Amino acid sequence: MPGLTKYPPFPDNVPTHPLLVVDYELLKAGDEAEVEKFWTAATSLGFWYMKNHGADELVNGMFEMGEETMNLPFEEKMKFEQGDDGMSFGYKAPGANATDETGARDFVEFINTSQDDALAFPKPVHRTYPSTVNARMEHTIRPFIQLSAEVNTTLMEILGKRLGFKEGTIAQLHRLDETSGSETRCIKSLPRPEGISEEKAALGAHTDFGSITFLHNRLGGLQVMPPGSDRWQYIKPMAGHAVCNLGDAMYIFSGGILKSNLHRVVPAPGAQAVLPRWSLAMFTRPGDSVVLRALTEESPVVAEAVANAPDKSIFNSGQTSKEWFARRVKNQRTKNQKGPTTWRQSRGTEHRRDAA
Ligand SMILES: O=C(O)CCC(=O)C(=O)O
Ligand SMILES: [Fe+2]
Repeated sequence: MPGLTKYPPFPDNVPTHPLLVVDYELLKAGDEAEVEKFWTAATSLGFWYMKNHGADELVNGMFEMGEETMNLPFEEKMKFEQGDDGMSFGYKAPGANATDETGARDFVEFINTSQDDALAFPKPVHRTYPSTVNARMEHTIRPFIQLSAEVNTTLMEILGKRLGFKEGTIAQLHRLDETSGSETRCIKSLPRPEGISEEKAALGAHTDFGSITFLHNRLGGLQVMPPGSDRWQYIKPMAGHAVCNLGDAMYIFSGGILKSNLHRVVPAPGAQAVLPRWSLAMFTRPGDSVVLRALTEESPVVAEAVANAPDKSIFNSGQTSKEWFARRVKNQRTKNQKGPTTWRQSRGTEHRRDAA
């Protein structure tokens, strides 16, 4: 499937949310109108399409790695399962995560590779991986992570500049030489199992845990709930366009000026529903030691936003990036569910009034 070039069309009779399209080449060249459009996207929904990012070939290789990995025998994959202690690197079996407070299980599987492990390969920093990952680590995964990290940091620095931060402020929080939760994830979601409703989430409603996500998908299924709406709307996949979105760390650093919106994944709609759905994300997250708090001393604009915020508690989380991330991952695991309290402990900023 990842190798296919033709897919059944995305249906035109489902609710779809349009996104602004930003051109990465124009952004890098400092084109003012493009930067303005990007700022609008980042401060409204926090999602945008991005073209001219240069990652397409590596993305295809990553999907091949994902397919090779998912085709391994289940017992082999389980040797590399991420476990229940709050680490998200490695394989995640279908059903290993809860999707809501009732403990309903997800039905996607993923293979996550840590940025640190890919950069230091063959020396493990966090863990080891299946043979299919190791085989492509140097030719596919490491270059994909390096390119994605550069794209993500470039995008965040542009936003940091608009917020009034000194150059390098955001990049410093995401250094490649500090260990972090940054990782790439290839997700496989089988066609909707018999008896499961179309509305049932394959991946539950969430805001992203880290700073920024560079996402590539072929089939529909990703949905957002735009601010002020109570309806889920699809994001239509567009060939050659990544879907990018901001996570909670950028929301917190910016005092809520930059948005991390609620989203989820449901089975692909319409004629696409019969195919397995693949997606690939690169999650850039702050360095492990970075405290998640609004950068009020670095920017008067951020200071003012926090001063005017009705609920300031989220802007001083009291947690490092490592603690925040481990808490969310651990409390989402099916094995750790002890009712709604565990689920609540897995949450980031989903409860925010403007998140949904
Ligand atoms: O598969 C997708 O389209 C999105 C996945 C996602 O939201 C995530 O892994 O955080
Ligand atoms: Fe997400």
